[in-house]
Amino acid sequence: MKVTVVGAGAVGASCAEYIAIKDFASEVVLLDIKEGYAEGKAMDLMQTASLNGFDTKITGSTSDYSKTAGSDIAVITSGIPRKPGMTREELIGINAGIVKSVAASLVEHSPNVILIVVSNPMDTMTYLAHKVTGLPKNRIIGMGGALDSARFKYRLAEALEAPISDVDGMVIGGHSDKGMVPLTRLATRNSVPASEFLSEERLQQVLEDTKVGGATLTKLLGTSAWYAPGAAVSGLVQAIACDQKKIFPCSTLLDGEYGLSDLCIGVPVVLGRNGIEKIVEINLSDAEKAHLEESAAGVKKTNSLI
Ligand SMILES: NC(=O)C1=CN([C@@H]2O[C@H](COP(=O)(O)OP(=O)(O)OC[C@H]3O[C@@H](n4cnc5c(N)ncnc54)[C@H](O)[C@@H]3O)[C@@H](O)[C@H]2O)C=CC1
Ligand SMILES: O=C([O-])CC(=O)C(=O)O
Repeated sequence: MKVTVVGAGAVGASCAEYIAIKDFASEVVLLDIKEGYAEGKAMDLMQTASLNGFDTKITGSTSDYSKTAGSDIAVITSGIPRKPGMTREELIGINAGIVKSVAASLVEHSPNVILIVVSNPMDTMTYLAHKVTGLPKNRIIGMGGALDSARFKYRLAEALEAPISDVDGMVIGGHSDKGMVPLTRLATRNSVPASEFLSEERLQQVLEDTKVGGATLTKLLGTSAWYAPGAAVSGLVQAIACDQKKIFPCSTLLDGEYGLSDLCIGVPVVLGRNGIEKIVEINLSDAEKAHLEESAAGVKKTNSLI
């Protein structure tokens, strides 16, 4: 299993590290445009192999896509991150050009690749990857919902004063401060609805904190987060590589599902060796449907800028 990660910055390196630590891929190629940067990150990570006990071979490349040839999965993290006070959508001007050229180069060297798009604004970049590559829809996956759901579980555990392993929850919709739709109605603590333990007001606070999860970290760090984003990507890569058939909310091209079409937005999907093997349509309440539709309108507005 060969995995390429484009962008050896904060998220790309974190993602490569988690993939290696989980030890399911034979090879990870890191690629960046900054001279020597990916090679340096790869060497540093390889020097953790004996310490962390993995055999995955990590190599680096400065803009040489021939090194990525034959990749089964490629992750696109290249592009600029936001600074405090910015929205993800404001990154489109620079990141659209980067994602366009990177996606084309990846597919040129690995025609059978499954792409995972991370660069922001992620839903629009995922849509752009479709426009540029024309790959079948099961082979282009946007990562946002897996991260947002992890943050939702973190906030739920905090509110419930419960261990995180005891809570479950999912966030669908666009990966944006306003567009996320945390499904509080379906959140549980060990199969018991979270609403049995928390007031409507407290659940609403969990929802609001989840939606601004990325912005909160950006304010604290001066740039956006990387540990949880890297871990979330590695979870998707592992589900595909190991044919796990796990459900994650991912940004995918919709064609009538949830009453939406011609956009990529986060909905639950089954991930396996063929990428997105199924889009899972769950019954949403009227309020959840309205939030998803509002979120889709926001994503479409951003899509109109590419
Ligand atoms: N979808 C999600 O859930 C998340 C998305 N992000 C997004 O991921 C992106 C990367 O974030 P960070 O890693 O923190 O940024 P970073 O600045 O640390 O790393 C980005 C890397 O991309 C490289 N790069 C730029 N243009 C390139 C090109 N044409 N080819 C190859 N490499 C190129 C840069 O040299 C840099 O090393 C940002 O757009 C950020 O908003 C970040 C976290 C979560
Ligand atoms: O907040 C950002 O800009 C980066 C990101 O998408 C996240 O961490 O959720």
